[in-house]
Amino acid sequence: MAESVVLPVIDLSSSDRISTANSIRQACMEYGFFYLVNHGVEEEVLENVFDESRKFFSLPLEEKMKLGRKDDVGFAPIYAENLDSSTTSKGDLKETFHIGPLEGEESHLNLWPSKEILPSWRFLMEKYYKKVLSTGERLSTLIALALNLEDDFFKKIGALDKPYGFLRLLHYPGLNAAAGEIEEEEVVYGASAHSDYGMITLLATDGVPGLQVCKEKHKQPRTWENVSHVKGAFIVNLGDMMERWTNCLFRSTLHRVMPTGKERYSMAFFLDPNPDCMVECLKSCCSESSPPRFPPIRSGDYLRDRITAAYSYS
Ligand SMILES: O=C(O)CCC(=O)C(=O)O
Ligand SMILES: [Fe+2]
Repeated sequence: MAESVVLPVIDLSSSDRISTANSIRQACMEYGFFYLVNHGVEEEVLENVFDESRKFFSLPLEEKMKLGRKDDVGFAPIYAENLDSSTTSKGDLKETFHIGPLEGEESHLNLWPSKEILPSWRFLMEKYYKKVLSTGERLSTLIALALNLEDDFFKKIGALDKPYGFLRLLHYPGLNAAAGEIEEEEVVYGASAHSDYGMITLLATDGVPGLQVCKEKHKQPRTWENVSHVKGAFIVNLGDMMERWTNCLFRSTLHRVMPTGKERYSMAFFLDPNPDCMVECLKSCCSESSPPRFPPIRSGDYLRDRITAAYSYS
């Protein structure tokens, strides 16, 4: 049985920004994960969005496939993605729906269920998207302070000047839904082991367990710890581009979702750097004795490679 990890709690509403930034620095160095409370997204909004998400995933598969994944947005059925492309598993036991940027040239790519079927869906998703984006932007200023940078650093370097976020609704159907399809000795993951690709992820969960973290990703065998749900809190984790910026000072922690047999819903918001932003080691995070561990990359190219790998494993 996996133990539970006790993650730090960060209060986004605290007026003491320096002390909050210090707590974030500690959390990002030690865990790469923390709970975010008083984040400005009302519980009622979260509940409504979970309700709408449930409604969408309970539509017949043919209906959902009308909005099948294209240009990184829309619906992907179970087994479409394998987050751990090093495994030979037939894919993750989850279905997802992605909503991309609401503004700018990519906004028209978004796919929406018809108003006749789900009348409030688009309105509520857009409302939630805007709120969680604003929370992520506020958090990014504290993360900059936590790195001893000016609070608008990520805006200034072109990472967050034009918001580039993806809202991903997730549904883990529960084992019964897939019973009969799964061979007896097959290992099935809800979401197989991975680290996120971007900058910051803000995750809302529904209280059904399953999420686990592995703090030492380079150590074998891997030790997994359960992450508990905290009502009303976001679970925040850092992605690989943050790890690259900070030369591994801040962790992009490996995580996965194990099936418990129970149906589970979650919503991840990935705040990524703008595609044209070059992600390279921050000056304060390298020295002669600690040179950059990663070459500079263009955010859009890096994201493209990672997404392609996760959807083309089979
Ligand atoms: O559903 C969860 O709790 C985690 C999902 C996740 O890690 C992801 O979508 O990247
Ligand atoms: Fe993830």
